[in-house]
Amino acid sequence: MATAIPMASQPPYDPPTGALPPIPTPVKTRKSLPSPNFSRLSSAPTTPSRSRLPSRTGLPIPSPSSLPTPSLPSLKHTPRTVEEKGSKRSVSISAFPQPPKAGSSRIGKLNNRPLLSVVPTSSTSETQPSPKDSPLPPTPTSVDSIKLRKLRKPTKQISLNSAYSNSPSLLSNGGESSTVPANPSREGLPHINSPSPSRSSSAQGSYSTQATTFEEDEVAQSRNGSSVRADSEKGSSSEKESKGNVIVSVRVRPNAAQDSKSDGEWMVDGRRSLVAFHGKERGDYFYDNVFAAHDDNGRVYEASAKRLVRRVMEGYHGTVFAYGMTGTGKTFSMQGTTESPGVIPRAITDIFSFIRETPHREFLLRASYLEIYNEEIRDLLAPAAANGIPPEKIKLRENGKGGVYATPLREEIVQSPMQLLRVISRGDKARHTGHTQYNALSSRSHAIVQIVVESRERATTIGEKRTAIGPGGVRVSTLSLIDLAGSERAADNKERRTEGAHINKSLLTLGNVIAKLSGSKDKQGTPVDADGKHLPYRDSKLTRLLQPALSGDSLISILCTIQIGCAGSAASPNNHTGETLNTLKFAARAKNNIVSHAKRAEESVGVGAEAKGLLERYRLEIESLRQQLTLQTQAQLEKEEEQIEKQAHNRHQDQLLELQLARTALKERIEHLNRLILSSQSTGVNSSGTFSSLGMHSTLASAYGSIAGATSVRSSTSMSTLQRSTSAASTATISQVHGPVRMPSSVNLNYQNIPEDEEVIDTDEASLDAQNRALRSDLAEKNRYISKLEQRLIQARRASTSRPSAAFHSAMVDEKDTEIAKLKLEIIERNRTIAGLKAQAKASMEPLLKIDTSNNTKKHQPNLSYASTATTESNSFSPVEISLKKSPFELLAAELPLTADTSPSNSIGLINANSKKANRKSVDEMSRILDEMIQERVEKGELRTTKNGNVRIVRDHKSEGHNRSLPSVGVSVPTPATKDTSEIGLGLTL
Ligand SMILES: Nc1ncnc2c1ncn2[C@@H]1O[C@H](COP(=O)(O)OP(=O)(O)OP(=O)(O)O)[C@@H](O)[C@H]1O
Repeated sequence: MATAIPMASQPPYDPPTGALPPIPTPVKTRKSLPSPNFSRLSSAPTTPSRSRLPSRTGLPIPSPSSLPTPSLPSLKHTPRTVEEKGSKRSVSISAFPQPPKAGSSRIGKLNNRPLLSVVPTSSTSETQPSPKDSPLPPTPTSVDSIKLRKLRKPTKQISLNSAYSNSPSLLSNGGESSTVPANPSREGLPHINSPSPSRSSSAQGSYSTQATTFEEDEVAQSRNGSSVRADSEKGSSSEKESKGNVIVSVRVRPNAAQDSKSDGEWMVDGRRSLVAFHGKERGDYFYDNVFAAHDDNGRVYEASAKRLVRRVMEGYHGTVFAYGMTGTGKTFSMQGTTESPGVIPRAITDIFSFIRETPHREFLLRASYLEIYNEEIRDLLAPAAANGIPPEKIKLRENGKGGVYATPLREEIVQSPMQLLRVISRGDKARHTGHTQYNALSSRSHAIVQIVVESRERATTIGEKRTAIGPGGVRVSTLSLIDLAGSERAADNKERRTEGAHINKSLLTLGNVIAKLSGSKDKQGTPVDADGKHLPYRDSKLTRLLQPALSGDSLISILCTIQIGCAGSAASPNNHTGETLNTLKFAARAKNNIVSHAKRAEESVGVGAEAKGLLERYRLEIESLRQQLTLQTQAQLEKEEEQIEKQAHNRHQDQLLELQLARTALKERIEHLNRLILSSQSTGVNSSGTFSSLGMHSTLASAYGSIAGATSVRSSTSMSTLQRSTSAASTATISQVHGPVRMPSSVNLNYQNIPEDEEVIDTDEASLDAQNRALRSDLAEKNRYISKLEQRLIQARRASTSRPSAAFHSAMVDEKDTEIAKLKLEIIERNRTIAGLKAQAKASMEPLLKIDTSNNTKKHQPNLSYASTATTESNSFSPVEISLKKSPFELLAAELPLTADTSPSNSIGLINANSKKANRKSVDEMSRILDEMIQERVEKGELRTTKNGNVRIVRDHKSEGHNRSLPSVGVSVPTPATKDTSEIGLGLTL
């Protein structure tokens, strides 16, 4: 993503060949200073005499002979090794400073105090401690006093400062706060009329001064008096303001060693923001801020950059750059150290503090970091740069509005101070540095950190819903924090020489541009110099990038670093006084010439691709994503509803299926019952006199009834009727039978007493067999039906387990259970019936089987009482007691009291899985007992088996007469193979 840096187009770069820009010429003696005159003040630079101009390179590269000799006194402040310096440069994130608090800034450490005469920097209510608190001596030394006394003469200083005093500016309080009055009783300076604190700097704790010397202004006044006066007379508030928008500060690096001779030539007065040189080219230099050696980074930031950073957050463009000779502390001031963070980390802190303190706006920050190394732009955040891979070449392009931007340039969106510091720290590592004669870790490139601040009025929150768009548009401002490479002399090393040449050339161009700045513009609006010529912005990439700031679109703070009186350093006075003076002159030109008309950036409301800020584009993206989300949510809801409907449909289907099953089951039951009824109805006497189906209990009862001449039993038409009839047959009817029975001679019983509408019971010997068969068949059918029902029920339960039809399901289950219970009850009843019938059959057959022709029949007339095997085994029906109180024939005739006990315990509680088995077993048991009995009789010769399997009674001649009327009983014993088919043939023949 490219960062747009608005710049006006400029003519192509040409190496400067013409005359060097004018610089202020210090007046050698103060005696020549005219009396103060406000109207004659001028901010324009004076035309220097050529003899005083620096070399053509602007920042003079001295001849090798002027280079410091190897025998330079060793620094007390020993230059650090590369590693040491590296650690200095990397600002520890953990040591990141908290937002500066009011009054936190203090004058620097005592041990860093310069050894030359220094007047402590004047204090402000915020930053300057009271003399009492100050670690510095409140008064200058006697030497200082002497020197200062010399300076008291030119009261013009006040005039100069007054020219811009009280000028509202963006970097002052701009009328927002009251000016801090000069302290008239400042110690050590009783006779000096203190410069009025400029509004531009008063709030920052320093006295703003006109960045030129009195001498220069004298000359300027003499040269351009009318124009200066005009400005003053106009009282041009815009001019004053524009001046106030540019802050120029000078910072003096602490000395490594004292050089009394050279130190004596310099005087630094922080309170008056004055640097005075009393050497050959003597002059007094006033700036907005002068930081003495003891001023720490906190103080520097507070005074020179803090307000600008705040303005950037409010929507102004801002540029802070450090300029100075190599090794004088540019990087130290911009980056600082862990213990003393510089401008960049402090600005970052303030940026995020501002965001925190501005809840009504929302912000988006993006950062880029580039360097200009040997006139090539390198992206320090590009991954390739960090890996040592040659990065993609970055070019400067102009946008339609005269802006210039570097492309392609990586920008990173940052959300926290830590993140931003990490980004910058990453760029620092990729930056070109190198060991030079004067700096162990010298910056070999100009480094520009650019922080783009987008802000917009925060959307209001209505209830819980946040409106999508805030009332205003997006405001975009840029903060450029620039650490320039230091001007230096030609180095021994070729690489360093090349680098130095590029550095010097670009710095010269910068100086040229600043020197030529006139504030004038041609017809096209392009800035031109006083002669109407285009400014040489294109002569270097640095000036091109700085063009918007230098053209006045931006607030500017220039921090010029110098080192004076330090033996053994790059700024050793013997060798670098000229360099230091040049830096001071550069600073003075910058203050005088740069005109800033910085305005708060417009809030732009772009749409779509036209959206200016990333914030707006993000907002649009958020909008579109929100819409997508809404659509997706809707789609999801619809899908869920569909699924719910589908589930409901499925449930409905299942319920229908269950209902269908239930209906089927009910139908089957009805059919079954109908079948039973039909079976019962269809049961009748066949031509051979055998039963074909159910109803034997009733028929049997009828038969008994017929035999006994008692009431007959009406055939049942339903199961209940059947049951009732069974009961009647077993208890009432049969028990009412009295008297000996004369057995008919034929197979068929006597039907004469049976009413026409009643079934006729065939009492031949096959009747019991038929009844048994029919019952077993019926039982088997019923069991099948039950298992079928159970199976379906299980299936239905499984199918409906996952569906929320619990109520229906449980109702179904209950219904089914009730049905099963009913059926089982029926089975029980049926079993009882069977048992009763079997017992009856047994009882009726027993006398026949026990006929002892040789003995008295009384011998075989025990009271027979037994419980059905089935009863004991399955407990599914009651024991049936059969008492044989009379002879079998009599019993058969009617005297057999047959009772079928139906215990109430034989109810649902008796339902169990063994019922079917038990039923079958009981029949089998009965058959087995019968078989055994028959077999016993056969063995005894009392019975004989016929060819067709029937058993006949062997008539004994002795008892023939006695038992003449006894019928022969033929029992067809079921073979194992035919057992399951219930083919128990029971024939009774007389
Ligand atoms: N105000 C200061 N207080 C203490 N030490 C300082 C100060 N200014 C600079 N130094 C030290 O001086 C040395 C050189 O400083 P620095 O690297 O910042 O200079 P520079 O102007 O950036 O040089 P170059 O242009 O070569 O990069 C460093 O070791 C730094 O710690």
